[in-house]
Amino acid sequence: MDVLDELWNVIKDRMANPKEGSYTSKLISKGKPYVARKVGEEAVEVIVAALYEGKDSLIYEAADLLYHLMVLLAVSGVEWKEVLRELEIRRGKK
Ligand SMILES: N=c1c2ncn([C@@H]3O[C@H](COP(=O)(O)OP(=O)(O)OP(=O)(O)O)[C@@H](O)[C@H]3O)c2ncn1[C@@H]1O[C@H](COP(=O)(O)O)[C@@H](O)[C@H]1O
Repeated sequence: MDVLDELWNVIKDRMANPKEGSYTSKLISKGKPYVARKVGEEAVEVIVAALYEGKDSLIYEAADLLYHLMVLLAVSGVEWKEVLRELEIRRGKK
């Protein structure tokens, strides 16, 4: 299992079993609009890092964006494997 699959499982577990002190549980409890806004903020931070900061900053911000995007997918009822399937379909088109 790769790190994204493991992260997905943790996010789904935090949804099913909210945990005290968990950032993911706190994020989920704030609702989809809040999570969506966080994705937007993290995307902007990725853009700023790519254009004005170094590679290390871009890696850090990209990880933040991926994490928040996965939480948004989870609270929207989308399964990670459905996103992977869409990518597989696109690969098959080329
Ligand atoms: N990958 C992540 C991850 N990436 C980023 N973050 C958190 O995302 C937040 C982003 O920082 P910001 O400054 O934007 O947000 P903030 O000011 O802390 O919080 P807000 O009030 O703005 O929401 C930080 O608090 C990070 O700790 C993450 N928190 C958790 N994970 C993964 O989720 C797992 C479970 O974590 P918990 O849910 O905390 O147990 C961890 O083991 C990690 O694998």
